[in-house]
Amino acid sequence: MKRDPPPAERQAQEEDAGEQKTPLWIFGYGSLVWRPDFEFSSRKVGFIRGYSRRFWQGDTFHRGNEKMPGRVVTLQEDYDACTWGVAYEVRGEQIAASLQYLNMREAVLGGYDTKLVKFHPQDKEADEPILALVYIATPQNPTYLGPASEEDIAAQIIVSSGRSGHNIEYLLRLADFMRYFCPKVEDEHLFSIEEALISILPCLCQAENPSVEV
Ligand SMILES: N[C@@H](CCC(=O)N[C@@H](CS)C(=O)NCC(=O)O)C(=O)O
Repeated sequence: MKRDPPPAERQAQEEDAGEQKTPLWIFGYGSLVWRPDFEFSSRKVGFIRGYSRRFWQGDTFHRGNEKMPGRVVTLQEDYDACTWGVAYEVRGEQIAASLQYLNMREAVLGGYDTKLVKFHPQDKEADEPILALVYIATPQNPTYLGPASEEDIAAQIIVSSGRSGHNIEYLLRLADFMRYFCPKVEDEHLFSIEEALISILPCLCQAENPSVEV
């Protein structure tokens, strides 16, 4: 009778056959919550601890240009804070494809580095915390802008657009995601920028239905 191969050999065989059983999870908290643009096997809404989401990263490609950089989000270490977003599960060939795509979109074009964090699915009864990869723009990256008043951030967003679209879309889609998928979560920084933007452009009232599908 044929003997089953030992676990290591079986794992190697599965990997060779591209049937990698070990998934990779990628946590998104900005444009990735509404525009992942890579193939994934599943996704979960949830949060990471110890970070605040801040519109402190400049963007000279996707939502701005060299002369007028846009403002996109990064994560600021903040012991008591949580940042909500979406974690995407990638398996097998999806792993290399998603990392190759995100390296260009986030690292090369966006100035983001990678870090491993503990992701907490919102359905904590059903799901254990998961180790996930996250892209963070640190103050050392060349397009980092740092803190500004919510009014000044809103004014910069209003006049910025880039290859992926207007900076206003970036803000409103993120605000829509939080409003509709994390309705109980306070995000003063995000919603005060949205409020400042709407006070400058009253026509940008909240959409009737979410512009974000998760
Ligand atoms: N890393 C954050 C932020 C990602 C982000 O917004 N990055 C910009 C790069 S500067 C981007 O991908 N923009 C694409 C777009 O604006 O549609 C996330 O996980 O969502």
